[in-house]
Amino acid sequence: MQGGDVDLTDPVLASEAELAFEGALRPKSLEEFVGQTRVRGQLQLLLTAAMLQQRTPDHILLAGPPGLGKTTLAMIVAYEGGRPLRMSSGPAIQHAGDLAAILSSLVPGEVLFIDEIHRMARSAEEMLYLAMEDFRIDIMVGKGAGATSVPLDLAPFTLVGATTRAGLLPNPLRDRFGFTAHLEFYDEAELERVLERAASMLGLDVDREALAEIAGRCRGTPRIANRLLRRVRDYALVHGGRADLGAVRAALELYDVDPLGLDRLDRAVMQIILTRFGGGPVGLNTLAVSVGEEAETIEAVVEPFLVRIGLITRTPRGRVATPSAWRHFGLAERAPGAAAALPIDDL
Ligand SMILES: Nc1ncnc2c1ncn2[C@@H]1O[C@H](COP(=O)(O)OP(=O)(O)OP(=O)(O)O)[C@@H](O)[C@H]1O
Repeated sequence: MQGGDVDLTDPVLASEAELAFEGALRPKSLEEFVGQTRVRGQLQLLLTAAMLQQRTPDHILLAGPPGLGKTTLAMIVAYEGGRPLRMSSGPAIQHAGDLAAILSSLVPGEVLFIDEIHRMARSAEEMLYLAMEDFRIDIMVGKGAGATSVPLDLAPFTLVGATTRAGLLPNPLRDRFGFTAHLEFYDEAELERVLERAASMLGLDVDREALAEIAGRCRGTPRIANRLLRRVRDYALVHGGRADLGAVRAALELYDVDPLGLDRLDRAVMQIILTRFGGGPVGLNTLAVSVGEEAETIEAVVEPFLVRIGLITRTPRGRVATPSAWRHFGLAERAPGAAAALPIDDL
């Protein structure tokens, strides 16, 4: 890849500097939060109703691909209600005791954000059921025959869970959220507004066509839009020019961002489907093994975007490339049935 190993379109990976930059650009209120109109309206209602009734808002589950604003919305839930916020993540909660320590130290009305909640330990998940429903947990004291369970009352809190894989959450956990928001990829007009806001916060003078070009090449994802904007700013700075369309095109070419904004993994998946499997169908596990990635990443990060931009479709027999995919990669489409008969190992 050109531009070293930097993959600007990877919606998950972020360096320390990028995390700090993201933090600075995060909208602090629902009003500042661009797009996701439906979810914003639903959240606004839920928060206002809770405020009028002077109670903690219901638990909220935010589902969707990385970089679409789940962490930002969790912070907004806390800011809008003037509530303290505690942040944790599924992988950090590997024992029920980890969760008990967090829950027992929450102050009344606190918002507890658990990112990647689908990766929490099963024993902790079970503790969470009771905590969410009754603001209570049972703590086991002692071992063996003498073990007893001691109930512990918790301060009322609002859990905000985020997941890229809502389908992996057990039903009893999913059912305990009062509201589930499914975040969608952003359209280009919304991304232009995200970029406009970021450019003005950075004090950067960018042409409208330049913003439109970035908006069309950022995988429908605000995190990537802001990251590309930063590289364009660098390009303009180093070359002593304006952040115009020319600078955007040159910077994105340097960092190997293609006209659709596909990243390294998107392209690897497409190449496998098109060239090794003659356009598909290809099962999920075969794809994952072929590109050396976890099936979960392919399903939660890569596939939703490729489906959304019409490069693949999901069929009962596996993933199939569309005519646009053949065109985008400059390949001649194979006639139906021309592909070798391939084992469909999974779907
Ligand atoms: N609707 C939005 N309006 C403006 N900026 C946004 C919006 N959504 C996200 N962003 C920007 O994108 C960055 C990434 O958002 P955020 O961290 O909330 O995504 P996420 O869905 O939590 O990602 P992950 O699943 O990887 O944790 C934020 O720093 C923020 O600046």
